Amino acid sequence: MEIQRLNSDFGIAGQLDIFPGQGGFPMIKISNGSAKALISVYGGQVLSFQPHDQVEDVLFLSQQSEYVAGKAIRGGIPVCWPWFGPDPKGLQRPNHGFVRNQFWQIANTEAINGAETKVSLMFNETFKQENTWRQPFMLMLDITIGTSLQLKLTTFNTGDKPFSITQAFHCYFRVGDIKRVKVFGLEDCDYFDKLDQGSQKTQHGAVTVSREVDQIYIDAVKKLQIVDPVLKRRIHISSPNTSTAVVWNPWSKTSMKMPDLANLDYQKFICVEAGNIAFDLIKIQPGSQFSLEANYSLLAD
Ligand SMILES: O=P(O)(O)OC[C@H]1O[C@H](O)[C@H](O)[C@@H](O)[C@@H]1O
Repeated sequence: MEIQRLNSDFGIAGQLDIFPGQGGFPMIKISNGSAKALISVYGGQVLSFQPHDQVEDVLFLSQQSEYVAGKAIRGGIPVCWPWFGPDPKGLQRPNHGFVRNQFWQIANTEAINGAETKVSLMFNETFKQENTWRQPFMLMLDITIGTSLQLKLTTFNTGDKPFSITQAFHCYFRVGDIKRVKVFGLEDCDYFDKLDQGSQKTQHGAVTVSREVDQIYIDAVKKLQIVDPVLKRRIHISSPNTSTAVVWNPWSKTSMKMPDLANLDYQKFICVEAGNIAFDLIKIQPGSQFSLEANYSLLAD
């Protein structure tokens, strides 16, 4: 059985176990001296991350998520690649690219010490479909679970022509009450308001959410902070190779149209997505690589 083989190749006694999760998808369960976590091999998606000193998960995962091949799992940290948002060529390809809707492969697992576990997932160029993506590539996603969560997504151009990508870690952060959350680090940044025909505006003060928001911040600083007075914690996000970040919450009306989200779920999460988005296009030359990195850590208030 596939799961047994994966466990004998990649399981780590007392720290990492692979099991059939919802929809039969292989899931990686980690528990080490610092935290516990759940990673779906489908989508290369971290679904849960909870340091031992936290009462609540850092991430939000919808109870109504579908676990069906071809659909994205709603919550955790979907990987948007090789484009963020709608198909840039208008060819009806999936929103946010195609790797969040496909199975990845486990490339390696490693107990760094009793307090950190590293999982490397791979998505390679054997995935080629007419009208989807014709450029040879390889993706490696390194996930390190410790007192903080570290992600590193490396794109290798294995072909003989350059290609360009946009990408993001589409994090759904669990919050106590969306109305009381503040996001710091985007003050005075310009943003494109996707709900106002993409018009360019300037952020005054911290970002707060009291209606649907879908904003692409440009020239964003590489350190953001989500302050949550209800869960009494701050989530620090640092991402060195990005200059864009998206803040999204669907609020009530849009949530109601989303079958994989309960009507009131919008109150429990905020998406703050570090990445290379919109005009922050990354061109990768043949034989070259580019890494998107992010680190998520917590401070109690
Ligand atoms: O429903 P999805 O394809 O997962 O997209 C969910 C959301 O992702 C991002 O935050 C985009 O900026 C939004 O425009 C989009 O609605």
